[in-house]
Amino acid sequence: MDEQKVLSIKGLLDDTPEEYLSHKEKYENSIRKSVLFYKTLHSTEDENMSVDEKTKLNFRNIVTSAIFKDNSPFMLHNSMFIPTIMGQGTDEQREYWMKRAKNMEIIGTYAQTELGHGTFIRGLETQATYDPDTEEFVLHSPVLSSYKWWPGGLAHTANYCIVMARLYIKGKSHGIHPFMVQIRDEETHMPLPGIKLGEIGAKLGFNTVNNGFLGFENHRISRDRMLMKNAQVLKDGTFVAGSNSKLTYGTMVYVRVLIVSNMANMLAKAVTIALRYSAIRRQSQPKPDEPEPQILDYVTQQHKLFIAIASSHAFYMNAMWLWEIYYSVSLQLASGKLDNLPELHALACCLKPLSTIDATAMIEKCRLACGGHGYMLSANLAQTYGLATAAYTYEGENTVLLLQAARSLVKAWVGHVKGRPLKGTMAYLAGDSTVKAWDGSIDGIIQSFKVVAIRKISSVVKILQDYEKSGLSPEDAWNKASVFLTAASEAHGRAVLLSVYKSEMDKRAAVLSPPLRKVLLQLVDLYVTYWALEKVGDMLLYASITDKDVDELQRRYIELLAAIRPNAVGLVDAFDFRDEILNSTLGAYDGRAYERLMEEAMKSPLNAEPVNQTFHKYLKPFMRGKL
Ligand SMILES: CC/C=C\C/C=C\C/C=C\C/C=C\C=C\C(=O)SCCNC(=O)CCNC(=O)[C@H](O)C(C)(C)COP(=O)(O)OP(=O)(O)OC[C@H]1O[C@@H](n2cnc3c(N)ncnc32)[C@H](O)[C@@H]1OP(=O)(O)O
Ligand SMILES: Cc1cc2nc3c(=O)[nH]c(=O)nc-3n(C[C@H](O)[C@H](O)[C@H](O)COP(=O)(O)OP(=O)(O)OC[C@H]3O[C@@H](n4cnc5c(N)ncnc54)[C@H](O)[C@@H]3O)c2cc1C
Repeated sequence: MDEQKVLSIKGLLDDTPEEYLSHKEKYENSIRKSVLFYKTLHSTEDENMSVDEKTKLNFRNIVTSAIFKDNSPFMLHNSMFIPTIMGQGTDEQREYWMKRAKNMEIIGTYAQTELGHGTFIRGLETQATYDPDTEEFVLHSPVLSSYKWWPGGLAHTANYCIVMARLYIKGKSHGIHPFMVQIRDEETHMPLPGIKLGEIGAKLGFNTVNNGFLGFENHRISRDRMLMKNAQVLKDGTFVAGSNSKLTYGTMVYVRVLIVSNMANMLAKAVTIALRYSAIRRQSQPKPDEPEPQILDYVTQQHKLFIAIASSHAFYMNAMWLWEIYYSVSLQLASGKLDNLPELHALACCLKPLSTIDATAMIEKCRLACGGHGYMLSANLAQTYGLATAAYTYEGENTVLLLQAARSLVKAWVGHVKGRPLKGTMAYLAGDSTVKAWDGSIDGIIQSFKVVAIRKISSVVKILQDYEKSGLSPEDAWNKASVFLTAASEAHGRAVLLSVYKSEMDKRAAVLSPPLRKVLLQLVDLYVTYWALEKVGDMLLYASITDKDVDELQRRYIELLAAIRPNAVGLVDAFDFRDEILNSTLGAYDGRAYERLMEEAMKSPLNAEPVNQTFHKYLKPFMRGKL
C-alpha cells in the first residue's frame, strides 16, 4: 500500500482540533470521519495484492478501527444493534437484518433507556400493543417519561432502532421485548410519521455519539418486526413465552463483558500518555549538584502510574477469561441449557463495575500525574476520562450491578449453609474462612482476599437475617443492608480479578522468555501487593495480618516499583499505540511534548490574530472609562 493510502488515515484526523468546533460541527465532522473510516475499514483486499500489501491493508484497518470505535455515531450500530439481532432474532430475521446491517445499508441503535427509567427495565413505559386485526404492533409513548432517552446515534444518524418496549396483548402486559423499528425514511432520512426524534444535548463526554430521544405517537409496525427468538406472538395474538424472560437481557451481558476489555484498552492509552510524559519531563532539583531528574524517578510518580499498567493487564486477562465463559454459556443457551446464565450474569455484574471504577480512578490519576499539561485537552487525558467514566453508568449503573451480584452471592451462601454445593467462581466460598497465619506470598495474599469475601458475604447474610428477625420485610432488610451488600460484591470481584490475573499469567509464563516472564510477573506481584495495602483494613480484620507484615508488604511494594522502573517505558511502548490513536501532545512516541503543545496552541482560533476585536469594542473604552 503506497504512502498516500497510509496518509488517508491522517485524512481521518482533524486539522482543526475538535475542541475548537461547535457541538454541531463536532457531530458533522464525526460523521465525515466515521464514513471515511468504514470505507477504509471495509476496503477489500484484491486477489493480486502482494502479501506485503495485504498486511499493510490489514494494519491500516486496525489503525482506523481503533481510532473511531469509541466516540462514533456508529458506536451503537456495532456494539448493540448488531449483537441484539444476532442474539434475539430468529434465523430468518438474522438472515435478513444482518446482511443489511453488516453492509451498512442501514444504521441502527439500541433504545432501551427512557427519560423516566434506565436501571429498572421492568418499569419501562414504551408500549407495543398487538393488533390481531392488522397483525401489527402499535408503538406508543404514553407520557414524557416514556420517551426513549440516551441511545447513541438515535438523534440524527440511525434510521433503524431496536426498541425495548412493553408488550400488550388484549390489555395484558407480557413484559419487555425487542422490536426492530424503522425510524427514518431510507431516502430522505426524515423521521417517519408518528415518530419524534432529537438530540439530548451536550454531555461531559461522548459528544459525537449523537445520543438522542425518541417518542412514538401510535406508530404501527408489522408483526415480523418483533425479534422472536426468545418469545413469540402468533398471528392471532397468542403469546408464546421464552424459556427464561431474562434472555431478552442478553445484549447487556455481552456489552458488560466487552466493557471489561475496553477498560483495559482505555487505561493502557492513559498510562502510555502519562508515563511517556513522565520520562521526558524533568522537574525540581533534589540534589543540588545534579540536573533536574525525570519525574518518572520520583517514587510517588511510580506509585501513581505503575499500578495502571498492571491493572490494564489484569483487566485484559480477566476479559479474555470472561469471554471464554460468555461463549460457552451462549452455546449452552442456544441448546436451551440455562443453568450457567446466573453465574455469567453475576460475574459480569462484578467485573464491569470494578474495571470501570478502577479504570476511571486510574485514568484521572494519570491526568493528575502530568501536572498542568495534563489539564490540556490536547493531552487527551480528560477526554479519555470522559469516555471511561461513562461506563460507570451505562450498561447497568455500577451500584445496581454490584447489588445484582450480591443477590447471587447471598443465594449461593444461603444454599451452601443448607448443604447445596457451590460451583464455578463461587466454589471458593465453601473454603476455609480463617487464615491460620498471614502468608505474605502472592498466592497467600490472594487466598486472604478470598477469605475477606467469604467473611463479608457471610456477615452480610447474618445482618439480613437479623433485620428480618427484627420484623423488617425482605425488601426493607435488603435496602438497609445494601451498603454492605455492595461491599461483599466488591470483595468477591477483587478476589476474582486477582486470582484470574495470577492464574492466567501463570498459564502464559511458561511460553515467555525469561526476561519477559520476570517483568510481567513483577506486575502481577505489584498488583496483588498494591491491593493488599489498599485493603489493609480488611486484611487486618479478616486475614490475621500483623503490623509487622504490613511493614514488610510496604517495603516489598517499594522494591517492586524500583524493579519495574527500568522497564516502565518499554511496558507502555508494548501497548503499541500509534500516535494517531493516542492523539496526545504528551504521549507521542518521539517525546517532543513541548513542541507539540506549542503546535496545538497555535491552532487555537484566538491565535489567528495578535489583537482580538474585543479590545477595541470593549476593553479599550472600558480601560479609558468610556463604557
Ligand atoms: C468508550 C467505550 C467504547 C466502547 C465500550 C464498549 C461497549 C460500549 C457499548 C455501548 C455503550 C454505549 C451505550 C450504552 C448502552 C446502554 O446503556 S443500554 C441500556 C443498559 N441498561 C441496563 O443495563 C439496565 C440495568 N438494569 C438491569 O439490568 C435490571 O433492571 C436489574 C438491575 C438487573 C434489575 O432488574 P430486575 O429488578 O428485573 O431484576 P431482579 O428482580 O433484581 O432480578 C430478576 C432476576 O433476573 C436476573 N437477571 C437480571 N438481569 C439479568 C441479565 N442481564 N442476565 C441474566 N439474568 C438477569 C437476576 O439475576 C434475577 O434472577 P433471580 O435472582 O434468579 O431472580
Ligand atoms: C454515555 C451514555 C450512553 C448511553 N447510551 C445508551 C444507549 O445507547 N442505549 C440505552 O438504552 N441507554 C443508554 N444509556 C443509558 C444508561 O443505560 C442508563 O443511564 C443506566 O442504565 C442508568 O440508568 P439511569 O440513568 O436511569 O440511572 P438510575 O437508575 O436512575 O440511577 C441513579 C441513581 O439511583 C441509584 N439506583 C437506581 N436503582 C437502584 C436500586 N435498585 N438500588 C440502589 N440504588 C439504585 C443508582 O445507583 C444511581 O446512584 C447511556 C448512558 C450514558 C451515560
